Amino acid sequence: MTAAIPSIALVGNPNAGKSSLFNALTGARQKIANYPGVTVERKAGHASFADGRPLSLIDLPGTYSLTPASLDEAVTRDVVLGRQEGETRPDALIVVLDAANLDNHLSFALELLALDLPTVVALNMVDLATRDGLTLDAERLSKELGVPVVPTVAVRKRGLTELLAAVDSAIGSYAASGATAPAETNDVALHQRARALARTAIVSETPVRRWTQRVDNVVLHPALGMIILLALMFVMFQAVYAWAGPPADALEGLVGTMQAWVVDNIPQNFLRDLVVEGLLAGVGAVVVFLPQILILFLFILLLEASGYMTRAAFLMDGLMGKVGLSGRGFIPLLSSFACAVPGIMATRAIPDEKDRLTTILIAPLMTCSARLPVYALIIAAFIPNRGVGGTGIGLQGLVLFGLYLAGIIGALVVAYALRRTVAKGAGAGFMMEMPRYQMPQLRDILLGLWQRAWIFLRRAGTIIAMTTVVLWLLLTFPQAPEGESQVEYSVAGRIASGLEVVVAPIGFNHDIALALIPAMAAREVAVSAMATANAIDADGDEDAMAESLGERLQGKWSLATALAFLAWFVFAPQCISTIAITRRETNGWKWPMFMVGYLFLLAYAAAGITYWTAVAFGLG
Ligand SMILES: Nc1nc2c(ncn2[C@@H]2O[C@H](COP(=O)(O)OP(=O)(O)OP(=O)(O)O)[C@@H](O)[C@H]2O)c(=O)[nH]1
Ligand SMILES: [Mg+2]
Repeated sequence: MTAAIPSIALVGNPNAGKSSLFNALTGARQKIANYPGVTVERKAGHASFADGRPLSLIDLPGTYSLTPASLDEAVTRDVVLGRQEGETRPDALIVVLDAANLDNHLSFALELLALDLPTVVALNMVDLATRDGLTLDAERLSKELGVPVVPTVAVRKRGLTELLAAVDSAIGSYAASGATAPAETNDVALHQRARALARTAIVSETPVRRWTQRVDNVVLHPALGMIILLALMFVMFQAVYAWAGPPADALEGLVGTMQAWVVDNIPQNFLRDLVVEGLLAGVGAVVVFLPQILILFLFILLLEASGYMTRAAFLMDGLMGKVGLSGRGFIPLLSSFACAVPGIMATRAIPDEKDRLTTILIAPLMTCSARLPVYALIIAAFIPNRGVGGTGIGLQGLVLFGLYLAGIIGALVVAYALRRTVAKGAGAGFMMEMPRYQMPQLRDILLGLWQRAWIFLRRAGTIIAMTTVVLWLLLTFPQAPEGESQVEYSVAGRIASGLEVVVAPIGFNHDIALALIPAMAAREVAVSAMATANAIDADGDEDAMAESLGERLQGKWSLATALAFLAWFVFAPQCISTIAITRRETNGWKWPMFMVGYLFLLAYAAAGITYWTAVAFGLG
């Protein structure tokens, strides 16, 4: 068989650098086709030994073991065993290992070595290992494995000549032992051997790397890592409630003092009402949520700066792949927790069009920080501030966590549906380089918090204030005759009464109907709108003025209505900026309209189901 051109297969774990080696060795001399009957790509190419004799190379898909869990893996196994239709068994294997990830990659290498084919190990990515403070002894590893081990840096074409020379001599000196099938292997034993081997191969390792590796083993574990991620999110939402109390009360007090000062010092006129009922009541009701927003971002900034966020992305990659999204969507979706607008802009990093479209369409389901004031208001008013079953876990934080989670789960379900219908296509994984763990710098965190605070306050001072003023005007005119409710009699009130007919079936009242349309300008406006309407309602009534917005809503709404309103806002049709950016990024009105439509239907259904269920449980 060696009379013909020897055929050599590149095998190894995903992301070991097989394709990079393949490209470096073959250059442009490659041919891409499919394996017969399956959609798995077959990449083959030509290269030559130092003396000019040709060889043919096959680049196989990344695999964790010879026990196939996917089509890719089945093809890899069949090729190396010589069972793949239309493919002769390779004359030799190049097993590609990521030097920085030896214990994981050696397990598969051990399985491949049991195959009894001439084999050479490419110890790839030694540059990254060196950077991370890891020194390896290729000689010692070679002795332990019984095959040549050649250090390589595929992307810099380093070690290629040595690799081919080793392959050449491995084929030449090879004497078959007669074994044809892989030795029966026990997973645990295999992994233990791989770890022992990795330890022998490591000459020195900086303590930082050893420590990082240990933390990563836990944090990136598919089950344990997911539990840690959920636990961190959980603690974050608990903190939003546990810590925000005093500063939020102080802000609320400040707004109240300002209102009282204006009322006491300026005679009643149109402008004074505008300031007290519109600006101070409306915008003030939103500004009091600043502490909660800052606590949320404090966590996000800490997780980012410490190097954890990339790990979270890595963990989510698998889950996202299952619903047909690529891991590249993680960062855009994560930024959508701040605001969907930058999130949607960040989707430009996703190369596949359909994949990108899906990510854009689900970005509004990530709970943006503008929704936090709405959630926080309703939760504070309707969810009792107590622990759950004596565990010390706050019920309010738990509900907030649940709302964020509902958005995420909704997004995954919608993505799954879209990828099978209007945005058909397969998911693709991606490679991430893990940053080092770091102690977050106080300065960076403070700067980040300051930026978030500034963005929030600027919104409050511009779009939220403007919308609130317009709404105040629409709520003030025409003047209601004595004995009639000003809010209901006004222009805005009449529009709300019309809308109420549509939303009454899902438990929404006049307050909510009034808030829904202006909230399209910015979601926080739902809060300022209700605050303004209540301030106008309370006009002159000292007791009513003294009550907080939450207390007023408590007296007027049923729990079922409050819950339905929360459910609505998980899916709520987006703000105008989101629609505009979607139009720009998708070049037309088709997708933004689709997005508004599907989110509206989801929100309506979610609110309705929540309401009817709550009523059935006697909470109406
Ligand atoms: N620094 C460094 N990066 C490398 C090296 N080899 C590969 N890479 C990078 O590692 C990533 C994965 O390389 P690929 O060649 O696609 O890995 P693969 O083994 O073909 O991966 P799958 O086909 O998914 O199994 C790419 O981003 C490469 O640029 C190396 O020696 N050094
Ligand atoms: Mg590849």
